Amino acid sequence: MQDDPIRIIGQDVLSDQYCPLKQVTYDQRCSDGSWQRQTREVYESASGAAVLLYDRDRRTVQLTRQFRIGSRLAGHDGFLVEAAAGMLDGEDPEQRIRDEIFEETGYRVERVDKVLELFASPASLTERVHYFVAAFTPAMREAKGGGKRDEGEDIELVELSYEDAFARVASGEIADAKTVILLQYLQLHLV
Ligand SMILES: Nc1nc2c(ncn2[C@@H]2O[C@H](COP(=O)(O)OP(=O)(O)O[C@H]3O[C@H](CO)[C@@H](O)[C@H](O)[C@@H]3O)[C@@H](O)[C@H]2O)c(=O)[nH]1
Ligand SMILES: [Mg+2]
Repeated sequence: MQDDPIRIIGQDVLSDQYCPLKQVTYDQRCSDGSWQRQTREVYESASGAAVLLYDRDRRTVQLTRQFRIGSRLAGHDGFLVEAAAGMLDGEDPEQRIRDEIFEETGYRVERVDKVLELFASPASLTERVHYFVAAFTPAMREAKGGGKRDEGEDIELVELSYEDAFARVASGEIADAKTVILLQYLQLHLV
C-alpha cells in the first residue's frame, strides 16, 4: 500500500492454544502528520458465518440457545439466544452455513442468501462474520439438531414468532449482536 499511514512494527504471539493472541506494535501517521506508536492485543479469531432461519408462512424464526463463556464473564448468565452460526474452518461460507444449519438445527434448507459481511469486533478480533438468511418449513427437518456433543456443543432449539423475537430484541433479552442484526434485517427487508 503506497503512502500507508500505518506501519506494522512487530507482532508477538502471547498465546497460541486455539487461535493466536498477539501483541501488535504499529506506527500510525496522525492527521497532523506526526507518527504515533501504539501497542494493542489482537485475537486472531477464526471467521464465521451466521444464518437466520425464517418460516415465511408461519412467521417464525428458528433460533438456538447455548452457553457462551465470554458473556458469562461479562455478567450475563451466559445462556444466549442466537441465530445458528459456526466457524468457517477454511470452508466456503455458503457450504459451511448449510452444514452448520443441519448440525445445529437438523434442517436441510433449499437456499441460503448472503446478506452481509461484517467485522465482529474490529479493534480486538480479526474475525469477520458472513451473514445469511434462509427460508425454512417444518417439512425440511431431517434430524434433531443440537450441535456436536463430542465437541462440547449442547444447543437447545428455540422457535419464536416474529413478534416475540422482535420484542425480545427491543427488551434486550436477545443480546447477541449477530442475532439482532439478522432479526433487524428480517424486519427491514423480509416482513
Ligand atoms: N478446544 C477449543 N475448542 C473451541 C474453542 N473455541 C471454540 N471451540 C470449538 O469450536 C466449535 C465452535 O462451534 P461453531 O458452531 O463452529 O462456532 P460458534 O461458536 O457457534 O461460532 C459462531 O458464533 C460465534 C459467537 O458469536 C462467532 O464468534 C463465530 O464467528 C460464529 O459466528 C465448538 O465445537 C467449540 O467446542 C477453544 O478455545 N478451544
Ligand atoms: Mg455454533
